[in-house]
Amino acid sequence: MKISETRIPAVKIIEPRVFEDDRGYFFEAYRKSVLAEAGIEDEFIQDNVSKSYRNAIRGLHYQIQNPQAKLVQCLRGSILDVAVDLRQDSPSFGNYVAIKLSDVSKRMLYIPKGFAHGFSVLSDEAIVAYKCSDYYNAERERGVRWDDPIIRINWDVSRPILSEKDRKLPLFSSIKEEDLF
Ligand SMILES: Cc1cn([C@H]2C[C@H](O)[C@@H](COP(=O)(O)OP(=O)(O)O[C@H]3O[C@@H](C)C(=O)[C@@H](O)[C@H]3O)O2)c(=O)[nH]c1=O
Repeated sequence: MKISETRIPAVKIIEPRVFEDDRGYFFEAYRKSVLAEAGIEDEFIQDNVSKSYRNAIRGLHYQIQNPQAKLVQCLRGSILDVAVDLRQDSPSFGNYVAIKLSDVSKRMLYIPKGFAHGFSVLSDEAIVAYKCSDYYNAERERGVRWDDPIIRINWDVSRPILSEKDRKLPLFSSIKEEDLF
C-alpha cells in the first residue's frame, strides 16, 4: 500500500498492492496501521455504497458539527473524485483536488474533515464505496454547487445528471461563515 500527497497535502492517494493470479485479484482495501503511519488516524464508523450512471454528478457534500473524513474507492467503472478545501485558514481554501479512481487502478482517495466531496461518473456505470469517520446526519448536511464559478471544477462529463437537491445547492460565495470550517 503506497500513500502519497496530492497538491493539497491533507488529501491523499492510496494505492493498494494488487496480487493477481489465475483466479482474479486480491488487495487489502483498508489497513489501519499503514494509514496511521501516513497520519490518517480517523476512526471510520460508516460504510456507504452507491451506483451511478455515466454523466451523473453527486455532490458537492459535507457535514457540519460532526464532519466526516472519507476514504473513497471505485469498485466498478471510473469516476473523477473531487475534494474542495473549505478550511478558512488553509492556503488552499476554495481550491480542489480531482483524481480519477477506477476498478483498474484501484487507487483510493482520502479526504479529511473540512472538505466538500463529490464525483462524476466517467464510465457507463460506477459503483463507489466509501468509509466515513462519522454518522450521516441529514440536518447537518451541507453542500456547494457543482458548477460554482469560483471553484470552477472540470468534471469531464457532457450532460450532467444531478439530484434535485444538488441542483439547488448554494454557491461558494454565499456559504455562511458558520457553515465553513
Ligand atoms: C449519504 C446518506 C444518504 N442517505 C439517504 C438519504 C437519501 O434519502 C438517500 C440518497 O442520499 P443523497 O442523495 O444525499 O446521496 P448522495 O448524493 O450519494 O450523497 C453522498 O454524496 C457523496 C458525494 C458524499 O460525499 C456522501 O457523503 C453523500 O453526501 O440516501 C442515508 O440514509 N445515509 C447516508 O449516509
